[in-house]
Amino acid sequence: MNSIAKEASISVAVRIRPLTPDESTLRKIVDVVDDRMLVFDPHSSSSENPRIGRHNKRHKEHKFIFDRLFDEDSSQSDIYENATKPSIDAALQGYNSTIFAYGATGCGKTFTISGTPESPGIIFLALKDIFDYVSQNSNEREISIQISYLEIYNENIIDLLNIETNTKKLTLLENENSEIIVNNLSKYNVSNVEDVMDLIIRGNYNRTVSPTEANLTSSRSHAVLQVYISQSPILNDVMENSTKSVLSIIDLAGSERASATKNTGLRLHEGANINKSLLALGNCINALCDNRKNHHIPYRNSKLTRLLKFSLGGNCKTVMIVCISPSYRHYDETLNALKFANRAKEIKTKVVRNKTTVMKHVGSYMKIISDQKRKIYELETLMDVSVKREMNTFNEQRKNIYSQIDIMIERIGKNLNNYQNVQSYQIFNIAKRKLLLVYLKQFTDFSDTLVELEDYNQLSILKEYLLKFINYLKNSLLSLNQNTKLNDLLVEYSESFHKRLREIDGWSESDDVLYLKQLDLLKTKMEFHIGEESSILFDSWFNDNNISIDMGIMPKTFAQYLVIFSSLDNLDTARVKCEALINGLINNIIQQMEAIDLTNTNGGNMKILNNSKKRTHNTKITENDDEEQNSFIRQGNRINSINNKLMRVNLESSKEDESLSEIESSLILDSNKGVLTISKNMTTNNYSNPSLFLNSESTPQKNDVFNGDFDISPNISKISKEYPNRHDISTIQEWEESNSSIVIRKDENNDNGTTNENNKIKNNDNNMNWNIELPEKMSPSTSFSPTSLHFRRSRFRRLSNDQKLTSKKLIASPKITSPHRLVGFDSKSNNLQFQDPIQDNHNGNEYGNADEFADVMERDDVDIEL
Ligand SMILES: Nc1ncnc2c1ncn2[C@@H]1O[C@H](COP(=O)(O)OP(=O)(O)OP(=O)(O)O)[C@@H](O)[C@H]1O
Repeated sequence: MNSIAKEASISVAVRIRPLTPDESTLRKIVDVVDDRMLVFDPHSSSSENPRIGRHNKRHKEHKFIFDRLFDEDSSQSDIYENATKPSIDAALQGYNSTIFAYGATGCGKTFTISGTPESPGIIFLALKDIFDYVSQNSNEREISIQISYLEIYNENIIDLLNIETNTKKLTLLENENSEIIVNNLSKYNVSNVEDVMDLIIRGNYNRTVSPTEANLTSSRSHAVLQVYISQSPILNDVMENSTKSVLSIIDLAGSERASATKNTGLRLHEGANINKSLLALGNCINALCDNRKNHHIPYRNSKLTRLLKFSLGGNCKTVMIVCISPSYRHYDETLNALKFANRAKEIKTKVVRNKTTVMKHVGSYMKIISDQKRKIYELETLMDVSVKREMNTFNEQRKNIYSQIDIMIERIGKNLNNYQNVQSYQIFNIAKRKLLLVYLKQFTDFSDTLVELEDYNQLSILKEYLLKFINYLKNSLLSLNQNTKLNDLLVEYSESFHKRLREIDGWSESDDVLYLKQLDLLKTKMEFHIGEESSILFDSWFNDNNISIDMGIMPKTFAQYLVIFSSLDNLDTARVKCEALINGLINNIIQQMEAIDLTNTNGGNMKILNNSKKRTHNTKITENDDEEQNSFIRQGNRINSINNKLMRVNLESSKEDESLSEIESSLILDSNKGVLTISKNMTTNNYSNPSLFLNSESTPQKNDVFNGDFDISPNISKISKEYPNRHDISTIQEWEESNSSIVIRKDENNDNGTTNENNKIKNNDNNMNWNIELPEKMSPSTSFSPTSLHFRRSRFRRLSNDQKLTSKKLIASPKITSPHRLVGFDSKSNNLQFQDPIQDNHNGNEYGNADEFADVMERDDVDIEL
């Protein structure tokens, strides 16, 4: 024990309670001079308050000076703050402290110590401060607060918090640390004022209280509340002292004489015992005031003095609050109490802070170490938990990021797959490019062969014609510029998804890298797919007998025939034959390319199917064999019919797979009035007659304005069932436009080979045409979707104003499998013409000849993108 003892005095405060109503007529016997001095029975008071009754004694003025004096108007907090607070602070600093209230019955001891719910006393106010201190210091110190509550009644100790405990077991002991211990007394851990007050109420309920004449709820016992405060530093500074202290708050029983309370029997016995312990208290105080050394202090004369041994004469800061009544009725008790208090002032105590140092208490040191270890373990566990939590969060974040990247990449892939036509376009372009190169090579070689035949003047026109065609092939090649649309789409999607990904919690720069790598992978996969598909497509074309074998063989045989023809006597005949041969050949190529452009199947499976019987090529050349010559001409015609066969096959395949007919095409027309003509074959049995439908909630009427979708369907009943809002408009004679709508007219003027009344459509045999006419003042946002069996979700859009007003732009998807293929563009009527190629009756006549076709193809205003 580190004992730096300080000498201190018992602090004595006197509190005067207010007069009670029944005392109002009695003389006041105390006069408060200031906050320390009191005059008992002052002379001046005798005239104002005449003596009455038997208390007619001659008064004598006494002056007392105390550490603090509180008059009738003093509040509970005045007492607490000024008389007792220093003792509480001392207890929190490790000093034992005792506060006790002394005084005659009914003078305010219980009021001062316990108070009332409205006006709580020292116990409540002290404990509140203690717990405030605990919460303010809990980071640095481990502070535990326990309480016990006992009473000494008739020299017996009663555990007020455990009334069952046999009083005989509650014995007083003094331990080696000079502390008074009550054996078997229950102690309760408390963590807030409410806990304490609950226990106090419980204890007070058990208190021995009986009415006396002086006080209806007179306390017949001494009540002792003890607060055990132990504190140790939390932090590793083990050299810092731990402290233990006890704060005792004692409500003594009334100090009146036994006679004053008119008690008899039990009450008298109580009074005797009360007075015995109070007498003993007085004797102890007297002895303590005696300056003689080593004289005996009779603590052992009563339980109360034994309990208060160190509060009075030892290691304790002690405050005595003497409660007095100002009324003449308590003349003697008040005088005695004041004299008692005055003596107590003289008592000197030796106050020692109860600190425990490491050096002296190795056991405590070990405890500190184990406490610290426990704390470290707890902290480590806590850290572990938080690190684990962090790790989990991190892992979750990573998992989320990776899966989000995967999802986004997959979505980009899916989105790009939605642009089948763009992909197909690229696939198709590459294959077509290769094919064109092959043709070019073939024809250039062939043209070179002709050089050898230069002597034959009559062939010069043909050669010129051939060169013109080679030129056409070259131009076609040039127009097949690299398509970057897929790449543009990829960039567009990847940027917008990247932006979204960056908003994910935990996204870092390394994730950017990962994402971009994944994108590269996706791009490579796509490029590989496109390359592979275009190779397959090219192979299918190249290996197709109808195309490549003929193309590969023709130039050679053709040259040989030219030689034969040129050697004929009749040059005119030779020229006609040569012309027919070349014409047939070029027409074939053009038509094949046309067929490729408009009839390849969807996506990566773009194979030109051929159901035609395998043809055998007759390459045997016999001079003057008309049959042979005719066979070449027939061969030309036969090749002409390839398209039709291809078309038929495609039609069949589209019937097998409904999705094949779900194709997209976009028709973009400028604001100039134009007509889209969709030809309808009335004769073929391969599919039902297409009909025109409107998508409209209400049935369209004549002169209705329509801005919505419309379809041309092969199967009315099926479509009607599936799409109840589609209306067959074929019965509507004329569906007039307003300025901002579309005019759809049923063309009934179906005479073969004639034009309709608007001169806009060139009709063919067996065809019935629908005109879809754009109004003059179509707004830029006006759009509608004509859909045929094979052209679904087509769109008309107006071009921007700076584009040629007379131009029309057709963008057809390479996925088109329609037998309705673009067959021409009528520049006079501004018509785009679609024709069913199943009919064999046009044989390319739509174009007239390659020149005308080339003319059409090379027009700026007809742009066919495939
Ligand atoms: N300062 C005060 N202000 C107002 N009322 C008071 C004051 N002091 C005491 N009283 C009232 O006087 C009455 C008696 O007080 P209290 O019970 O505290 O006396 P006591 O000294 O504890 O008596 P006992 O020794 O018999 O227990 C109570 O009704 C109490 O409310």
